[in-house]
Parts: sequence; C-alpha cells; structure tokens
Amino acid sequence: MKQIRMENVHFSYPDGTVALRSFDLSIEEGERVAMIGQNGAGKTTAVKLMNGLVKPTGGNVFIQDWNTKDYTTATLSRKVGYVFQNPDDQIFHSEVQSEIAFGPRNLGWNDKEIQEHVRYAANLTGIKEIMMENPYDLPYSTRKFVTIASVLAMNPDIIVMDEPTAGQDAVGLQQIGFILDELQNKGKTVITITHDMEFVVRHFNRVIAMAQGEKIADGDIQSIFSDAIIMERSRLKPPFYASLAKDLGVEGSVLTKEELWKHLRIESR
Ligand SMILES: Nc1ncnc2c1ncn2[C@@H]1O[C@H](COP(=O)(O)OP(=O)(O)OP(=O)(O)O)[C@@H](O)[C@H]1O
Repeated sequence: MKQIRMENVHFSYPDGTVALRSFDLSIEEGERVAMIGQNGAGKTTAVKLMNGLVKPTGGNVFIQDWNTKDYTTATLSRKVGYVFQNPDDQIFHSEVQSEIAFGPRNLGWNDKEIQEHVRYAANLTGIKEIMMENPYDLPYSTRKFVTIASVLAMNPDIIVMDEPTAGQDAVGLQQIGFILDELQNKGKTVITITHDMEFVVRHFNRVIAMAQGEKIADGDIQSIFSDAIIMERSRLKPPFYASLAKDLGVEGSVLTKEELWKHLRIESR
C-alpha cells in the first residue's frame, strides 16, 4: 500500500520564501528512504508536509488515503511520527519517562499498553537506564534518542527522522542502524534526512536528492552517487570510498571498501 503520495506540491512560507516547487513523491509501505541535499534545499519542509506540521500552498499530500489538508497534525501523528531536527524543539517534559509516555497517553491507550510501548521504545533506543533523568541534563546526542523513543512509543506506520546522525559517535550511529533494521523488520516506512553520506551508503537503498526546493533525483544509491551532476547540484560530499576510487582512477560504481577491493583486484590481474 502507498504510504505517502505528494502530488505537484508547492510550499511558500508566510514571508514569501518558496521552499518547495512542483514536488512529486511516492513511497510504498516498508520502504526506507534517505533525503539528501544542500542546506536550505527544502528537505525539512518536505517532511513537515508529511505530518501536517505545514500544509501545502499548492498540490496535495496524501498519507495512506488521508489528504493532510483534511486532518490536524495531532491526528496525522497517529500515522506519521516526526523526530525533529533539534530535540529541544520536541522535548517538553522534565523526565524522560513522561516525555516518552506523553504520545501513547494522548492516543488514549490504557496504562498497561502505555507501559509496554514505553519500555519497547526505551529498549530499542538504548535509553532504558535513564528513564528518571531530566532530558535537559542529558547530552544532545542522548536527547535525540529520547525524541526517537517518544515517536516510536506511538507505533506509527511511518517514521520521519530529521538528521538523526547529527552529533552521534560510533556507538550512537550503530544504535541508529539497529533501530532502522528493527523498524524494517516490523514493516515500517522510514524517511530520514541526513547529510552523512556514509550513513546513507550503509543503511539505505533509495535516495531522494534535493536542490533549491526541487527534487533533482530519486533512485538507488549507485545511480545517485555515480552521477557527478546530481552530486554537484546537491552540493554533497561523496561517500569516502567513492572519492578514493575516483582519485585512484577506478572505473565504475564504488561505494564501499568491499567494492573498491573488488575493483582493485580485478584491475591488478
Ligand atoms: N519558518 C520559515 N520561514 C521562512 N523561510 C523558511 C522557514 N523555514 C525554512 N525556510 C526557508 O525555506 C527554505 C527550505 O528550508 P528547509 O529547512 O526546508 O531546508 P533543508 O533542506 O531542510 O535545510 P537544512 O539541511 O539546512 O536543514 C530555505 O530557504 C529556508 O531558509
């Protein structure tokens, strides 16, 4: 089933800034999609349109069979969980436990259901030991996991994460990879905005590249990262092994260490 359909979407902010133009997008159930592109390309605006935080000024956004124009953000958040770019824009409780329980409580679940979902989300995000802490006493990277847990506890079909890797160390990155795999196993649809191309190579197959309010490419990682024009227009640093392969004069698509080794072995024969 189609989870997200954006048809000829335009969006202008009240000050007249045009953030999105003629934007079309279709995402199926269970897909895992990375959105990449230069700063100000319109990525955050595109995902805010998905959960109704903003409504299109032209065109339509459908979440499953709901047109977002007909629903409030609160109602849409039952289907689309949105993890904000900055955790401080999302967190408003003084205890991790109550922050995570807020969404499930609002959904009207009983205490047992709330507890089960809070426990599940805390385990999955690796924060079960800090449930009684004040989120504002925690480092930025941990606050980000609190916001991810708050969204996962509501068990939405679609999860949107805005820059989950920002500020994460190797352990944090591994945890995010683990969360993505678990969500995929559960058949969830995941859209992630990121500037981290190594993260994209490791965890995504489909990539949407954006520049100046437009979608400039939608395809698999090989086709996007091997297209010099797309990379230049989206002003992104190519993945490390792609750059290294280029410097070494290796022909063909290389994104990982294993692929580079394969090419070098073939060339040395
Ligand atoms: N509240 C706002 N009012 C006016 N213009 C805005 C507002 N929020 C974003 N913009 C502008 O809309 C455009 C798209 O911004 P958006 O945040 O969607 O881009 P982005 O690709 O997510 O950028 P980044 O990678 O820096 O987060 C930019 O020109 C930005 O300056």
